Amino acid sequence: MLVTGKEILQKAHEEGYAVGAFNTSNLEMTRAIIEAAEEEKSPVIIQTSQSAITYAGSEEIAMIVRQLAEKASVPVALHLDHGTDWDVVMKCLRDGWTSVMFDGSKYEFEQNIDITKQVIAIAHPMGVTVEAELGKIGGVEDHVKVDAKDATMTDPAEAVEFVEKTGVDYLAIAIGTAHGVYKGDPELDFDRLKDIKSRLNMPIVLHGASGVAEEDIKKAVSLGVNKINIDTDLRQAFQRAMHKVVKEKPDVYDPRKMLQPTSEAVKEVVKTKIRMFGSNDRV
Ligand SMILES: O=C(CO)COP(=O)(O)O
Ligand SMILES: O=C[C@H](O)COP(=O)(O)O
Ligand SMILES: [Zn+2]
Ligand SMILES: [Zn+2]
Repeated sequence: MLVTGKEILQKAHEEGYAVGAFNTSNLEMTRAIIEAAEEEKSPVIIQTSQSAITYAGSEEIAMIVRQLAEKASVPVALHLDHGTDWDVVMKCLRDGWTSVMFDGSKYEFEQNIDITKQVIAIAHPMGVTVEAELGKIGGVEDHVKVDAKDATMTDPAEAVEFVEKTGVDYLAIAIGTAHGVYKGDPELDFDRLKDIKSRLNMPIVLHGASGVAEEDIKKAVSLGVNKINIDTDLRQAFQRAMHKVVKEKPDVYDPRKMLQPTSEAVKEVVKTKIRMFGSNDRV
């Protein structure tokens, strides 16, 4: 069934586990993610970046995810990932997303509050719940390269003020993760996470979670992370499976036969993440 992000994340917050938010841009990835969630009896969030929407088309990708979600035996939310463009956020609200992220991390604190509030004022009456970002998450983020060293971590006191002033439903924080492929091992600031969670009684979001060690993910979940974004790990599973097909079966030219192994590979990664995050057997 299709639900809002908050329906999924509030329960995760209350019961102490995290739900995977997996990026999609087509039918195959979407189907693989939903099948994995169904097999694991887990709620799931399917998210589209702005560039995924440019690639697939807003109405087209919404139709694919919503149709599959409505038929699914588990709760599924359709979420806009890193909405930095006001018009795209508004279009997603009109086209049937059930959750949107307004990413105002490039703005000063007060301006981030201001625009986030405006998004919420429109989204909430439409029954759509909202994620915001405070601090700067490093890595490649929708055409903006944030140098990992310059990425600023979320200030716990600012987080409290931000949530009080905006009324945001779930908050993405910067605690040392980065988008894309890690060059070294990421170092997570668990004390900062603990401090933020103790001050905020709400779901917390972790971005850039691909490539983070299982024990660090589990620790982050135990300290209160409830939404975990995964994109790169799925892309790499797709890539490996695609390369294998091309190498081992160079004569196959039916796109369905070429894509089948990539879907299976993506599905396996999603299932592994679901168990790692502790959202299996929750439905
Ligand atoms: O945070 C993400 C999407 O918002 C995903 O990050 P990764 O690509 O590092 O998994
Ligand atoms: O956070 C970034 C996501 O991995 C989306 O990346 P993308 O803009 O290439 O779709
Ligand atoms: Zn951001
Ligand atoms: Zn992200």
